Amino acid sequence: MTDLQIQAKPLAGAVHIPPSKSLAHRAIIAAGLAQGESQVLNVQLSDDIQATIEAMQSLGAEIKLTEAGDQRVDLSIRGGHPSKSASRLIDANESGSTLRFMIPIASLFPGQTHFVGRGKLGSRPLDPYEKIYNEQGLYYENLSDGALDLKVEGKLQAGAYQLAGNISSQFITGLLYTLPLLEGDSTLQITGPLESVGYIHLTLDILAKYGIDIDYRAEDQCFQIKGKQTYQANDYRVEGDYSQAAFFLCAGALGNPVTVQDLAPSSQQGDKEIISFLQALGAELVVQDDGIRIQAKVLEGGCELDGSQCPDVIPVLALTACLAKGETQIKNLARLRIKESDRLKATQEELSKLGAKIQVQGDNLIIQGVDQLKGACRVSSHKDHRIAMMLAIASTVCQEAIIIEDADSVSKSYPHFWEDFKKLGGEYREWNLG
Ligand SMILES: O=C(O)C1=C[C@@H](OP(=O)(O)O)[C@@H](O)[C@H](O)C1
Ligand SMILES: C=C(OP(=O)(O)O)C(=O)O
Repeated sequence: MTDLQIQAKPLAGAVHIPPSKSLAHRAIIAAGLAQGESQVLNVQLSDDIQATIEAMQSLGAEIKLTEAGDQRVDLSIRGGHPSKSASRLIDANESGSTLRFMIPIASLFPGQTHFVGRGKLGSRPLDPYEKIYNEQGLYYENLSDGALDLKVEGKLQAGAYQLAGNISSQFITGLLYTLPLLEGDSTLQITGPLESVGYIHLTLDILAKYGIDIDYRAEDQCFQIKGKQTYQANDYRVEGDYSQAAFFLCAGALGNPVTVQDLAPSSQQGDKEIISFLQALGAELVVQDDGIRIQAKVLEGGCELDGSQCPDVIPVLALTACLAKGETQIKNLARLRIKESDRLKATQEELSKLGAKIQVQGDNLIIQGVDQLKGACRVSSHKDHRIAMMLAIASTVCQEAIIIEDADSVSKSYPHFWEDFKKLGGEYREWNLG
C-alpha cells in the first residue's frame, strides 16, 4: 500500500469523469447472460469492474477487450453459454456489487460456486441471502473469517420473495437479475423504507435495455416478475459516473474552479443528487458548453440533508459542509457503516484530525462550519477509495500538506484518480518513512 504526501493547493481545470461503475457492472452482467454478441462501450477497468468481468467469464461468457483511449476499454461480450465447469471460483475482490449481484445469478448454473474476496468484503452483510438459501434448503456455507469465503449451490425457486429495503439495494438487484430466468413467476416485496432507490432504477433501466421486463409498483414497493424470460444482446455505452463527479463538484463548491465533463444531464444515477445537496449548502451550478461546474461565493450551510438514498457521496459532502458557515446535519446514514470501511467513523475521525468540527450522533453527522482546515498531519483512508478521494479534495482547503495513508485504495473504483488530480494541478509524492 502507498502513502502519499499531498501539498495544500487549489485545483483548476477540466476533468473527464470516468464511466459509471454501477452501470458498467449491470451492463456486463446482462450482456453476459444474453444469447449473441453485445458491445459494452466506454468501460473503466477498476478493480471492481475487473472482478465482475472475471465472474461472468467463469460462468461461460466470452469477453474481449479493446483499448478505447483515455483509459477506457470497449467490451465485446458473447453470453448465454453454459458454464464449462462443474464448479467455479469467483473472486469478488472487495466489490460488494459483484458479490451480491452474482450470488443468486450463480444459482442458475449447475454445481458449486465458491466466492472469495478481501478487505472488509467478508464482513459486509449477506444475511438476506443466507435466509433465502436456508428457507429453500439450498447449500450455503459461509466460512468468512475476515476474508470472504462462501460456498453456494442449488437453484433458487420461483415464488414470493421478501427483502428488507434498508440493508443494501444490491440484494434487490441480484434477485431482479435472477428471478426472470426461472421457470415460474415471482414477486419481490420490499419491507420497510427502500434506501439507495436510485440504484434500483438503474437496474430496471438496464434490464429493460437487455429485454427483461419487470413491473414495479412504487406505492406498495412490490416487483412482479414473469418467469421464462431471456436476456437479449444489446449494444450499450456507459455514461459518466456521478459518484466520482461528486468529488470534483464538491471541490468546486470549496473554491476550486473545476469543470466536470462527460456527465449525462438526464442521468438516472441517484448520486446526481450531489448537485441539489450542494445547492442546499448555498453553491450554484454552472452549465457550460464543455461540462458542468459548481461554484460558491459563500457556503451558508445551516441545513438538514437526508443521505439515505446516496451513501457514496456522503464523505465528500460532509467535507464540504465542514467549510460551510452554519450547522449542517446529514441524516439517515446507517448504511455508511457497512461499506469498504465504517464511513461514518472514518469521515468523522479523519476530518477531525484536519481541524473540522464534525460529530457522529446516532446515524447522523452533525457539522459546525470552520473557515479552513489545518492539515499538517497523517490521515488514513481506512483502505477505502471514497475516503482517500475525499481526503485528496480536503487537501485543497488545508493550510499545510497532509499525508494520506493507503492512497492507492482508489483503484477499487477510480484507478486513474491521482493522475486526474495531478492534471488539475494537484501535487503529491510518495511518502516513505524508511
Ligand atoms: O447497486 C449499486 O451499484 C450500488 C449500490 C449502493 O449500495 P447499497 O445499496 O448497499 O447502499 C452503493 O453504495 C454502491 O456503491 C453501488
Ligand atoms: C460501496 C461501494 O461499492 P460496493 O458496495 O460495490 O463494494 C462503493 O463503490 O463505494
